[in-house]
Amino acid sequence: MVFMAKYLVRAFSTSLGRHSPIKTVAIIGSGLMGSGIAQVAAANGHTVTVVDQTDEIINKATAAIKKSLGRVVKKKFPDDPKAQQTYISDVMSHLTLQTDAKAAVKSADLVIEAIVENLEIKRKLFASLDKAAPPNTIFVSNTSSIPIRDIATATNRLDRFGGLHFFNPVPVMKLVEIIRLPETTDETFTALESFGKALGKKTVQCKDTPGFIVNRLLVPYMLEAVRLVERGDATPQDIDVAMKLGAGYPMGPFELLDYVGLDTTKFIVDGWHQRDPDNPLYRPSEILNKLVAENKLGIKTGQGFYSYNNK
Ligand SMILES: CCCCCCCCCCCCC[C@H](O)CC(=O)SCCNC(=O)CCNC(=O)[C@H](O)C(C)(C)COP(=O)(O)OP(=O)(O)OC[C@H]1O[C@@H](n2cnc3c(N)ncnc32)[C@H](O)[C@@H]1OP(=O)(O)O
Ligand SMILES: NC(=O)c1ccc[n+]([C@@H]2O[C@H](COP(=O)([O-])OP(=O)(O)OC[C@H]3O[C@@H](n4cnc5c(N)ncnc54)[C@H](O)[C@@H]3O)[C@@H](O)[C@H]2O)c1
Repeated sequence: MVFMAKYLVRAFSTSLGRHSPIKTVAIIGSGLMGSGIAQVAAANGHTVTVVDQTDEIINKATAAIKKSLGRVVKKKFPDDPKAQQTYISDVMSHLTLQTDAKAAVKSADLVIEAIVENLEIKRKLFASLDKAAPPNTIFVSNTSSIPIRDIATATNRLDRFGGLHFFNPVPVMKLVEIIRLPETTDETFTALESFGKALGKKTVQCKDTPGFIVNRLLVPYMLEAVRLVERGDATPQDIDVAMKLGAGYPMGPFELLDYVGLDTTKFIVDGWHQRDPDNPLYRPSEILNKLVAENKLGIKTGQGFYSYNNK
């Protein structure tokens, strides 16, 4: 009986995914998140165009996607280099990377924004995409920390606007949060839900509340970790060991900050401080500001709280 129920749930979710109305996807931003989302969307049969600012950035993103696919195929087709190569070529054939955002959105069912965590830059982008995309195209932001409404009001399509919050690394992390505005229609929400499922993710729904679900709980934890170091109570190394071995986290908070990117982290904290200036938890961090000023942004630049130059 339990087996039958599980079978039916699985069959239903798979069929939801297969009937996703979203086939063609434009992703703006090809960094950590944009490239990961693009990879997973292409691997699940979507036609994907990824946009970034320069050819140099696009080339880096292409290399990152191929590297990540290399890890996927080793698991999927162990000891079969031909099948590995065929899979990578097939996924790459669903992907185009380029620099023209307006052209990319012209035939897109869904536009996913994954650019720098800055409200004004996101609003400017969406205002221009709103004019270029067909009226039925759904827009979402992958923002970690900015209210979706603040971004969405740059457009005239609040009914076809939402948040799709993916987690890093996208090919591995199983969750997508779907953020719904009061204006987001049921049709838009259902399309986003079936898109998430088509990508093999578990979806959860949340209102447009600060941090949504995961970051509402994760950000204060990470902030407290930084405050422990600032007070001289413990080192980043010991805190990381403690949280991995004592709390079972796959990464300690400082390893995770380096993984997320300290530039993105600073944008998140500064934004929350601006929105809630009296909350002492969000006050600027000297340690973080110094690392960012020195371009020590974590794994992406080879140095953050830890050094990655020999890895
Ligand atoms: C005052 C200032 C204070 C600042 C505080 C403010 C804080 C703000 C920070 C909030 C940031 C929010 C960001 C965002 O909005 C939300 C997020 O995304 S939060 C991040 C969520 N992610 C995590 O928590 C990741 C935790 N880590 C892990 O799960 C694992 O460590 C790992 C990353 C999966 C790596 O696992 P390991 O075992 O260590 O390493 P392996 O290399 O062996 O990998 C395991 C397994 O995964 C496969 N894999 C890993 N990476 C990729 C990839 N990019 N592509 C494809 N596959 C990948 C790898 O092949 C392994 O597979 P296996 O061999 O096991 O089958
Ligand atoms: N890093 C994470 O762990 C993580 C997790 C979930 C969500 N997010 C969110 O996803 C978004 C992207 O984060 P990221 O870590 O991928 O950042 P990133 O810095 O790795 O990549 C951002 C990319 O956007 C590009 N870009 C900036 N402005 C652009 C524009 N106007 N047009 C086209 N491309 C532009 C940049 O060139 C860069 O390649 C942010 O909103 C962030 O908060 C990040």
